[in-house]
Amino acid sequence: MAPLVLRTVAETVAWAESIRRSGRRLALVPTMGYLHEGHVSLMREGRRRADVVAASIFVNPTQFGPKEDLSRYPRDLEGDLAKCASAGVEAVFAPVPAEVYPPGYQTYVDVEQVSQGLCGARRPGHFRGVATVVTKLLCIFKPQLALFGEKDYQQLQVIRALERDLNLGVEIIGMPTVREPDGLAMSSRNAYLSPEDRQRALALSRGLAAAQALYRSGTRETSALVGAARRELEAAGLREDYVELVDATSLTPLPAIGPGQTARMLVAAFAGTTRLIDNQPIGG
Ligand SMILES: Nc1ncnc2c1ncn2[C@@H]1O[C@H](COP(=O)(O)OP(=O)(O)OP(=O)(O)O)[C@@H](O)[C@H]1O
Ligand SMILES: CC(C)(CO)[C@@H](O)C(=O)[O-]
Ligand code: BAL
Repeated sequence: MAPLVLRTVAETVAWAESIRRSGRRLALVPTMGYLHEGHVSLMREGRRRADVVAASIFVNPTQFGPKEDLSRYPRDLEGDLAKCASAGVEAVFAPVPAEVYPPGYQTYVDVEQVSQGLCGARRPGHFRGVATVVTKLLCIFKPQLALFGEKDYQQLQVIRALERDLNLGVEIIGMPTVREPDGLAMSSRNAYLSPEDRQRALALSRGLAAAQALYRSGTRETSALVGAARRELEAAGLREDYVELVDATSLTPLPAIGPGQTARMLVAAFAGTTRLIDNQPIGG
């Protein structure tokens, strides 16, 4: 069935309240639209864990820097609604920016520690925008659970922190990255890639796999593990934004992987003008 399309905060609050009053568990999947199988996996898991799934489709202006791709971010509301319908989403909140940030808007959420470094350092203000809009969405829907992808790994840690620090009482579920058959992490921004850059972009997942293979062969030093990933980016002609090995929860940089340490490698690189990110655990 086609999802109910909610355009205003007031009707969304009322809809969510009616779900709560009926005693049903609500799951929320926040997105920026141009949906792909990664988004759909979150929606299906939401259906499995709750009685009702809602999604939001909102290209959030406050998380884009002045030189970033806000105006050309891909959009396809009609196609997105069809995908939501087939994933069993009951309602979609698709507001215009002035509905979320009306005149006089002045409140922002800053998650101070895990927002630093990595994408936070390269995209100043990005996580402030993400944290603000996610907090608002959780306040509007008051869902029992909300699902996010590990593809945006730092974002997931930011959201876990804001939920905990602000006592929002929402279960935050992190879901594995859905990949194309050749390993490229699905992303709405893959739509920007020329066929040549699409091919080059495979170096992100290949680099992470090379680092993991080196770990398996006994290497524990960050410089060598990061070097293995970097070599793949360079060989493919991608411009590195960062390659870092960090503690999987605090996101602090690690000089080496110690015994029992959960480490994660995060990478960001430009294929042409398109900035892509990927990450995976290193260890085990
Ligand atoms: N490949 C993926 N696998 C699993 N979840 C994903 C994947 N890609 C995105 N998500 C998750 O979907 C949610 C909405 O993300 P968003 O709409 O920004 O999509 P995106 O494909 O990440 O777009 P972008 O190109 O902006 O990175 C986020 O929680 C994000 O982590
Ligand atoms: C979580 C989110 C929907 C907030 O705008 C966005 O950052 C995204 O799509 O990952
Ligand atoms: N998927 C994360 C949203 C962004 O890059 O702005």
